[in-house]
Amino acid sequence: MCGIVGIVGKTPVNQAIYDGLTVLQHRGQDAAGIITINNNTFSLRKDNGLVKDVFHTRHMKRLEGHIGIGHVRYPTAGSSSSAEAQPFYVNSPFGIALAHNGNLTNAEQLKELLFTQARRHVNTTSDSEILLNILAHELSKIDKLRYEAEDIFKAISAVNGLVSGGYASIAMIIGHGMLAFRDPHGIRPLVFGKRETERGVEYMFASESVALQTDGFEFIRDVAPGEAIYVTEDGELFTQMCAEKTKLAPCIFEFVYFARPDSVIDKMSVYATRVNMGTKLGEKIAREWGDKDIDVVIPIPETSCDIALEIASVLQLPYRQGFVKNRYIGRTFIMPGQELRKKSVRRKLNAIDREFKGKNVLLVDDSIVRGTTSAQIVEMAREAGAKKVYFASAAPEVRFPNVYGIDMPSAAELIAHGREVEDINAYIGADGLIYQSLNDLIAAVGQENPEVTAFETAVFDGKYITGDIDQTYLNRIDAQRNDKAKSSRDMAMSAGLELHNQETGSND
Ligand SMILES: O=P(O)(O)OC[C@H]1O[C@H](OP(=O)(O)OP(=O)(O)O)[C@H](O)[C@@H]1O
Ligand SMILES: NC(=O)CC[C@H](N)C(=O)O
Ligand SMILES: [Mg+2]
Repeated sequence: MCGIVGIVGKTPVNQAIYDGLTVLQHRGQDAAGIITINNNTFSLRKDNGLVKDVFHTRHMKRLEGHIGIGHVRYPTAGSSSSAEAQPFYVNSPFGIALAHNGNLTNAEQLKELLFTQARRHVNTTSDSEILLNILAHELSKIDKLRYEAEDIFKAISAVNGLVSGGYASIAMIIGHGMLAFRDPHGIRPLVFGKRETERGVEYMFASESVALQTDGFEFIRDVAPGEAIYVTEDGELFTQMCAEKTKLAPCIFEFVYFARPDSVIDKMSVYATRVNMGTKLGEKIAREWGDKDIDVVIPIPETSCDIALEIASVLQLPYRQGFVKNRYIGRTFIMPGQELRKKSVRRKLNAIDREFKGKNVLLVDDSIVRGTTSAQIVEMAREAGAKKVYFASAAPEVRFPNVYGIDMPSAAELIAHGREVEDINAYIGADGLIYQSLNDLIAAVGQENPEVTAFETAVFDGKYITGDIDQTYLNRIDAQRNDKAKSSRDMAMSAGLELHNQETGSND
């Protein structure tokens, strides 16, 4: 679930892109990158690490120009090598750079097409580099020295016809401008806004509205599914639908976990949807667990806090922050490798005994995916003296892999795969476990915008909205991307040659 930003400004954009990326850091902690255009030349800095570690003063100084894009990465394809950090760049036609959030489901076929029809080489295992080359190939069919907006939209329409999966993307073409496009289901979020300055209007695209706010841009609207928006270097804006069939079906997991609560996606406040999840789950607990003598509701920080507070209010029970979160440890779910994720839970969360001693506690989390957090948290609650430990999940059982930009490629790694609630309860060692139903989750999110009639919910019900996913495909990505396969590939990639971004200069 990467984060992307792009700005067509009237003054240098490096700092605003950096600031935008820092508020999207929760979407990707593995790598970060910024590319700008100045005097028809790209400047690129990208590497593994958090935004604050990747960009030093010497890099920021070199990221000159009034137009640029940025990316924070959470790998869902390829490897974790710094060579797969984004944005990516190709030199023809004109020079194009691209940042992508999502995951393509037909990357292998596209790579083959690039080789057989376009003679294009893709140097990494990243699906985003493939997306960039598909775009470049379609643009290269336009035999002009300067593209008009309609030429660019024609190329995007062709890209939408070829590519399948989830993609929210921002690209720049040297000598032209910036284009942003979203897949025909709008699986991944993308918004845009503007800022009036003395020198004229500046435009910004971002994964989440919170990045616009931070940079002082006024929210205009979400990019529509299948729509492309083109802003010239001079700040002229063009929009067009570039897909024949579109149907908004945003990823429901953005609301459960990924997005920041202060963002608004497709006119739905993420915060409000989480409060609604708490109401629905609180009502279910009241209905089904009337016999359970719960003393206190405790969230598992950070994402579940808004949900747990609402559950406590529905149940008329005290809400206590019984776990302290180490603010210097990031999100554990998006860390690479199960060993690191497992170790990080205890480094990240610690119990305050006083809130647990002799009490029957209801622990609330937004979701249980691999069970890494829940199993250890139940243990910690018991160590802290809890009498009984009940557990509630604001999302239903996660039983199926995700193929659109969440790194859950292997069903076997999901704790609810092939297990019923009692088995999961036994695995995490709780005295009782309750899940939100899928209908309630959909209602909780959907009630914030009745115009949205569908969500991408495959991790819960196995229904893949792009229609191209079968068991053979799932078996293949499982073999390629389960934790073991990923770590051996990462080892192999780290030994390879990286074709970007040579380090020079001092250490300031
Ligand atoms: O069952 P699991 O595989 O452990 O995954 C689910 C957990 O991971 C996430 O927390 P995370 O620590 O990533 O981030 P947060 O601080 O935003 O809650 C999520 O909020 C759950 O707590
Ligand atoms: N989480 C994402 O959006 C990942 C983008 C892309 N598939 C990558 O792995 O780099
Ligand atoms: Mg969490």
